[in-house]
Amino acid sequence: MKKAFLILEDGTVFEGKSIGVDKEIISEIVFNTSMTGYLEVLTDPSYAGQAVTMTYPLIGNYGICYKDMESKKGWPDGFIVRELARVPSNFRSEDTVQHFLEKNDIPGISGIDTRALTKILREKGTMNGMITTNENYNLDEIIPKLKEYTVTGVVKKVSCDKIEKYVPGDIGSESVAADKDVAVIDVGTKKNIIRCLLNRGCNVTVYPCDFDADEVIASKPDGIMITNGPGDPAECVDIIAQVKKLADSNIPVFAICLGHQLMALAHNAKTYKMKYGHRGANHPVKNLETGKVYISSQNHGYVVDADGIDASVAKPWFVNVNDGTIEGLEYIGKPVKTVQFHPEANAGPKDSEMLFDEFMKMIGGNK
Ligand SMILES: NC(=O)CC[C@H](N)C(=O)O
Repeated sequence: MKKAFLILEDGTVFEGKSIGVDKEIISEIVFNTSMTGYLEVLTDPSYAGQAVTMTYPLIGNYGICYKDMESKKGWPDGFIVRELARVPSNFRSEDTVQHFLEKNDIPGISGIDTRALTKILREKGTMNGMITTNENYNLDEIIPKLKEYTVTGVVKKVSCDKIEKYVPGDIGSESVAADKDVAVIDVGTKKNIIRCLLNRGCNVTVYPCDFDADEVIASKPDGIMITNGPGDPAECVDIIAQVKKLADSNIPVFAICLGHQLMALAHNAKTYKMKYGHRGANHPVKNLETGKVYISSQNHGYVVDADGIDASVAKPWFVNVNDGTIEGLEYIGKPVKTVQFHPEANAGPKDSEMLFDEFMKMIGGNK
């Protein structure tokens, strides 16, 4: 296998082997601590504009099961692993990670100490980096390029380009009778958000990120769901203006991750970039009403600033038990609830999937 190099903005260089396609990329380097679920990570649109390091040392051992994809393709700019299993062993497996990366035009590097890399990212914070197979790389040229690189325009890249409709039974959901209509605002949705709604008897209409709120409201959905998605939430100025209209429509809204951040920004709160984010399948979040702690799946680099939330507008619903950051908000006087973590899991624990049931109760109340 060809040599590959991961070069970080601070000048650190890791030497490993090239995996996936042989292509040079510059990207934001982030890490995910999940022990399983690499295909869900690779197909989560929220990773667009980032290269993901898996801290679990063996990746690819149970192969690729296409049904487990969370969207139509792989999104990260690059994939960084300690060891890539050459021969998957799993009765469901249809492919290898190497072939998946090739098919999705994703370059990567294996054979590096991903735990050492993670320690650097935890100490210094998320950094930009380059993956290259060029052995004659020149740090003096590369480091300034890495420093000036920023991720923009990624929501548009991952969102659907026209309205899509789903009914129960679609995308592997249960064929239950549908008695509700939910509008999903796709700012980078994972399939399981749609599936969780279908399983609960919702017909789902998915709108692209350049949706018109008046059109969504005029279609009289019972509820509105705003999804996860990539990039800096504060960049989505046009979407935030539309989200404000949805929030004021009196139609129940439930929002996840990027959706949660956009809703907060629509109410004059602020978001900021965390030092190294939360990406993994074991983040504890506490419901402030019940005191109950749930283990959640997470993937975010930005967070809503707790200090900027006006108590007359919203109150904290969940907090992160590790660092105290806001993990959910309930809006005052509006049927709007939002969470920073992923109740749809995939990959990760399903402990908080009952939040979709709570959303169904909010919708029922609207009828
Ligand atoms: N999964 C998400 O929706 C991520 C939201 C946002 N892009 C962040 O990194 O914070």
